[in-house]
Amino acid sequence: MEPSFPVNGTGFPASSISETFTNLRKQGKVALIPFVTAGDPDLSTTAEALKVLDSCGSDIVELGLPCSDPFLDGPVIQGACTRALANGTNFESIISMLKEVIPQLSYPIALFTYYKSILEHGISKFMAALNDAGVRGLLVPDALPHETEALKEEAAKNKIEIVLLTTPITPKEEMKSIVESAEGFVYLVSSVGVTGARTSINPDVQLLLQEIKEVTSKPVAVGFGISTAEHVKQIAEWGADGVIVGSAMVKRLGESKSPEEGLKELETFARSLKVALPSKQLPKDPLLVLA
Ligand SMILES: O=P(O)(O)OC[C@@H](O)[C@@H](O)c1c[nH]c2ccccc12
Repeated sequence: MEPSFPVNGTGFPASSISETFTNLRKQGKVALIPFVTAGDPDLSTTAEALKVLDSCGSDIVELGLPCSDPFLDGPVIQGACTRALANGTNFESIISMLKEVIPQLSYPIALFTYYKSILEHGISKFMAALNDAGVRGLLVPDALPHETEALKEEAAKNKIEIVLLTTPITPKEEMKSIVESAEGFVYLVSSVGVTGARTSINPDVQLLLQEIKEVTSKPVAVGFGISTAEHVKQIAEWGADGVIVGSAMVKRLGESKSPEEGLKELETFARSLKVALPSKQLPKDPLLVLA
C-alpha cells in the first residue's frame, strides 16, 4: 500500500535511530538531523515544522524540550526556550502534539532535554510518555555517567535509544567508554562552548572523527555551530554519518516575522543543506504539507 505522506527511504512506520543509520549507510547517505525547540514560536508551528522537515528529506529530527535554565545553549536556543515557555508549552502539551504528529512522519524523533526535566516527572513516567508518543531516541547531555546508566535501563524497556556525546576535550579513555555505551549514534560535539552558529568548523573534527571510527562501527553525527551548506559538505567529506544543525534552524523558524514566514525560511534552509549532502530523492510536491 502506498503511504499518503512522504517516506524518507527508511520505510514506514519510522524506524529506530539505529535502523535509520543502517539504511542510510547501505545507500551511502549522510543523515541530515535538524534540531528545533518544541513550542517555538508556538506548538502548532512546531507540528508544521516537523512535517516541513520531513518533506525536505530530514532523516532524524532532534526536538528540544524547552527549559528555564538551558546552560549548554547559546542565545538563539535560549531565546527559543524563553518563547516556548512564555506561550505555555509544557511536557504534557508536547507529548499530546507528538502523539498526533509522529504517525504522519517518516523519520524517527530523538528528544533533547536537560536531566532536571526528566527528574521532575520521574524517570519511568518520562520514558513511558515518550514511548507512548512514539519518540525513538533521547539526548541528555548533562546527565552524569551513573545517571545515564539509570536512564538507559528505563529507556530500554521503552524502545528508546540513548544518544551520548563526546567533545574535543573528552579524554580518550572516556571517549571510548562513551562510544561503547552510546545507542543510536555517537554525537561528536564539534567545538567547546555553548550551542550556536559558528563561521567555520573546528578543523580538529576530521581527526576526532577518525579517532572515534577507530574504536567503533557505530554511526557518528557531528553537531555544534554547523550553519551552512559548506559546513555540512565538509563534515560529510570528513566521513561523518550525520550532521546536526540546531541554532541555524531555530533562528529561521523562531525569529521570523510570522510563523508562516518562519516555516518558509526553515524549508528553504533545510533544502539547501539536503542538496549539499550525498542525497536521496525528495517528494515531488513538498509544499503540500503546508496546505
Ligand atoms: O545549535 P547548534 O550549534 O547547531 O548545535 C546543535 C544543537 O542545537 C543541538 O544538538 C543541541 C541543542 N541544545 C544542546 C545542548 C547541548 C548539546 C547539544 C544541543
